[in-house]
Amino acid sequence: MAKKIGVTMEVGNDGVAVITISNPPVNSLASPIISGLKEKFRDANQRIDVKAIVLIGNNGRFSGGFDINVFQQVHKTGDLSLMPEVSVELVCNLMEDSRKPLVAAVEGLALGGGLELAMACHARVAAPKAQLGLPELTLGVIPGFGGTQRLPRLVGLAKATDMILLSKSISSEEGQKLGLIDALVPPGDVLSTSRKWALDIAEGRKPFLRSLHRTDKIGSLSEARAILKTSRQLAKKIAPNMPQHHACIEVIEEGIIHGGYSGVLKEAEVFKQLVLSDTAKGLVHVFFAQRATSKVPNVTDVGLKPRPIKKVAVIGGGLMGSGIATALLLSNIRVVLKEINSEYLMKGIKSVEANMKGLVSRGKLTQDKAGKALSLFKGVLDYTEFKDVDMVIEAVIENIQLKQNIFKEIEKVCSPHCILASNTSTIDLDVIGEKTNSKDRIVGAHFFSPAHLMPLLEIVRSKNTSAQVILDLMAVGKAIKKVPVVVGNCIGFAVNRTFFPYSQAAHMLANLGVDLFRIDSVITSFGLPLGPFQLGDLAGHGIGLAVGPIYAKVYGDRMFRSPMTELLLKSGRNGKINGKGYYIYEKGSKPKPDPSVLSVVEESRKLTNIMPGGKPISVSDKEIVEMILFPVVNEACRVLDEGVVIRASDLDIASVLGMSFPSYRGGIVFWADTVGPKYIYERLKRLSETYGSFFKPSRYLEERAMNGMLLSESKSSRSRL
Ligand SMILES: CCCCC[C@H](O)CC(=O)SCCNC(=O)CCNC(=O)[C@H](O)C(C)(C)COP(=O)(O)OP(=O)(O)OC[C@H]1O[C@@H](n2cnc3c(N)ncnc32)[C@H](O)[C@@H]1OP(=O)(O)O
Repeated sequence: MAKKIGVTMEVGNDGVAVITISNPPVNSLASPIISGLKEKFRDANQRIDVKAIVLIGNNGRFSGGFDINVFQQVHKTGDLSLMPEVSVELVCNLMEDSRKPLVAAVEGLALGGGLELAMACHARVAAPKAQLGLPELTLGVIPGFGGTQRLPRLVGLAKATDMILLSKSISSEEGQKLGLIDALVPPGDVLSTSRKWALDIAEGRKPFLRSLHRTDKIGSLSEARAILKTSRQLAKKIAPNMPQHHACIEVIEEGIIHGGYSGVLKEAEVFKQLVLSDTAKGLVHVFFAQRATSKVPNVTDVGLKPRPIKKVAVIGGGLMGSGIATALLLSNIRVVLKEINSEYLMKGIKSVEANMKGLVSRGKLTQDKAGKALSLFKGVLDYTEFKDVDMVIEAVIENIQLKQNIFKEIEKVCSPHCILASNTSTIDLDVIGEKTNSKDRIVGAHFFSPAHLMPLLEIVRSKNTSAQVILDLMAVGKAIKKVPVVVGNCIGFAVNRTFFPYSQAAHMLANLGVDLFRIDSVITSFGLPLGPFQLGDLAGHGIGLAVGPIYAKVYGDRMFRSPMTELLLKSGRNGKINGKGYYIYEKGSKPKPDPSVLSVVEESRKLTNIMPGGKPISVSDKEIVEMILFPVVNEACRVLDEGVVIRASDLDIASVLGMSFPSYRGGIVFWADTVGPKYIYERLKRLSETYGSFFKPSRYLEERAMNGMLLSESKSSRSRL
């Protein structure tokens, strides 16, 4: 059925014109909506039977803001004229400066341009729990319908900068306390109260307030300057590589110094510059890429419905198992945690409790909710409780035989509808399920550590996994607030496989004589939160050593074998776990580079003996980035070539959410396309001539470079999905 898009106006006998935005599902402000709003406001302002106006969104949602698809069109074409003129013509002239009072009836959500329209009204009436915010900075732009000027005038400068810079939304309850919302009423009363409020303003019983003209919440110039100074420091800390935060503060400041209208004009000018920035292109891509992950051909489009998952058994109470259990409990799913003995079980239970405590102490969870979640939790030592679970998630160590035995056992004790999932990060699912007759319900549920905090859930589908099982796990993933990305079965799956060259390349560079702390610093300046050596320390070097041979078996032709990890472990350094790796870890202080690790590095260099002429190579920071990340792009190309992901953008999301690849660079494939496949191919070819097959360009990259195609262009040769 075609969606009904448009703006309607109905004038009641009371003389109130109700203007309704309809653009399902979130009433985004697409071009026909903007022109419809202009037309209806013009009409309402001219009609003599209209005394006052109410603006409302259809279907219980005010508006999710300006249509983000338009930004994508602008990015594709570079044509700024695709963006309509709104901030002065509609928002100031037709709405705020209208002689007829205008009330926003806010239900569900008012975000971005949606909240900006509401703030241009002369009062706001809201239903409880409506979501209010200006999240534009997450898209690489700033609010563009006057939000940078009106929010500070309604809630005060400190709160407004906090909300805008951190893209933090608030509830209508908080909005009422702050003065953003004038009345909070039950959902059924929002429209009637708004009508009455509008008439009260028209008839002088309530004040006729124009947000942009207000100054009562701004404070003195020196107070404002002090707040903006703090905001600049915050921006430097949270967004060192992005332009929109600092630009936004400049725009706010313009309005403080020269008045709101001047701020509105500057906002429009800066908006146009930012919308074409690489940051906006990357972030808008990530927005749509994330939503695309929920569309899985032959799974989400074949009329299946997810089955309810109420009780889950987790096998293994280590770091991963306890994190997974925590994530499930937090979403009110009953969890049975199974361990092999009471000592391990107690450890697992304590880890779950500690996870909850950590969330409470950081203010992310109330004590009450933590208690409720823990009441759904039970530790067990046998399979008795497994008979009525809807899903099992195995999270034991990466040992093929152990996993095979577990799956053989759970197949017997669980009901036939029960989903049998493994949290393996490397092992082939077909091998895990080899000894069972339940291959259609075996699936990978690969969480990232810490599982209760990291947002990605990699759902691994073998050639036998049923569509229903995939759909069920996707629904569980969403219920526990993860972003599920469905991928095909191979060693390392999509994320770990794509990123296995990340630490290998770093090891090669270090063995070629480049300072490892410099490598970490260059990579963090590029935007990853941890450099490869910091990441190794965090994961623990024992893991690297354990999974190395599994990767070597299948990807051995393109591996760099460095003795450094083994030497590191021999010298008693297992990373953060034991307080010592490349860095020193002391409670309460930031990790410090450990100069004494350099003797280990020297020993490794002697053994590999790859420094040309025995001398360290000289490389620029740009070359470091290329030598570390181009091999990652190269492996991403193989992942795309083999159809391990449904679409290139899935790998972008997986890299952003699983590896914290900077979202403002759009994810690994998007970034590579920005750099250019031909350039990457040529650089890798040159590097492989000098340093060997580790850098050898893949067939996919070569083809794309030769044919002038982007890596993300869909023309996958094979598919595992
Ligand atoms: C001259 C131009 C100036 C513009 C100035 C203005 O200040 C700029 C803006 O307003 S930018 C937009 C600001 N708004 C946002 O950033 C909100 C983005 N959306 C969300 O956060 C969420 O989608 C949500 C909270 C509104 C709803 O979340 P929910 O989980 O319920 O649903 P989904 O996220 O899956 O979204 C459902 C579908 O709706 C599409 N969508 C959502 N918001 C927009 C939007 N603003 N524009 C276009 N499309 C939007 C989303 O893509 C989903 O589409 P599918 O096709 O995947 O179903």
